Amino acid sequence: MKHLIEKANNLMEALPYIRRFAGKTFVIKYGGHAMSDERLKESFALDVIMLKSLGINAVIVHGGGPQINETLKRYGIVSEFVRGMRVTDSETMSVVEMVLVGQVNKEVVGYLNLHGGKAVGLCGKDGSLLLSRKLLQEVTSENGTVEQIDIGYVGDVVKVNTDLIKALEQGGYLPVIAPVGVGLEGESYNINADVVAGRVAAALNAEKLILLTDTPGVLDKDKKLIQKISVAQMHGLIEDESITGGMIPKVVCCGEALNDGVKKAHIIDGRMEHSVLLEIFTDVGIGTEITK
Ligand SMILES: Nc1ncnc2c1ncn2[C@@H]1O[C@H](COP(=O)(O)OP(=O)(O)O)[C@@H](O)[C@H]1O
Ligand SMILES: CC(=O)N[C@@H](CCC(=O)OP(=O)(O)O)C(=O)O
Repeated sequence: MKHLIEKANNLMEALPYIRRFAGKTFVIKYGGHAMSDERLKESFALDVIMLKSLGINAVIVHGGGPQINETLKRYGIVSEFVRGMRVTDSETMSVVEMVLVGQVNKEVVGYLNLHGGKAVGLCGKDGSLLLSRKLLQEVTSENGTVEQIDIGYVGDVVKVNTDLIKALEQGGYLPVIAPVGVGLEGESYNINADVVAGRVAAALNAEKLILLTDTPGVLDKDKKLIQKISVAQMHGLIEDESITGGMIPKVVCCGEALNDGVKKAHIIDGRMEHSVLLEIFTDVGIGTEITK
């Protein structure tokens, strides 16, 4: 009997959040590392279906870095990163597009639909969803000056076609976006999935931006989880190199999304089953919350 009451209490904990979030938009970035096994893929799909059932407009942006690495390796193509962004020549771009659009996107859509979703896979080229331009990556040289370097077909999002996303939502569909953008000449761009998620969240005025990754959240110098961090503190941690590599685009795009009107941004552990539900519907939440 006691455990049944406990179960009911657990369900009741979600009630204020269900009330608050019905009708709101959540952009969820599903990182390549969080797709590592079947159990996690199922649990993620079920969490998203649950959100949709509760009237939350979920928009998924997926990554696929590890999956791209695997295919590049098979083709014998060497790849390097500059501050979390993959240097992308035209050969690499073809592989990126093939893996993200042809493989990962369809797999994510497949899982969601298997569990009763109405997921529709898109990349930035579909309906000109992500109009993009070449990104020049900023690096600080040894003498402290900031330089912009060309890292190939890596893009930034200039404009998000929110009409397309809204039209899908109105039909009850669930947009699943691969981070490949389109330029003015129809050229493809490889865009970091965190950047796409941040830009999409800002364009939709989302209630929440949630990034799923392969760590408990943002860690400090002693590798301890930081539960809450402001944008200003976060820049300090990049400067003192507590935050490096792939975590840089993640925290930077959270900060930009918050400045552009997104209410809350979270970086959570995608390796934990039901991490999305735990973040949204429990009082404690998980991971790191980034505040303005
Ligand atoms: N301060 C930090 N806290 C947590 N992770 C960090 C930090 N600095 C660097 N990282 C690295 O960032 C990685 C997450 O970025 P990335 O590999 O691009 O993930 P994803 O594929 O989920 O986008 C972590 O696995 C970790 O190695
Ligand atoms: C420019 C750039 O770095 N693009 C990424 C796109 C995929 C991605 O972001 O995947 P994760 O979220 O799984 O890391 C890449 O080529 O790996």
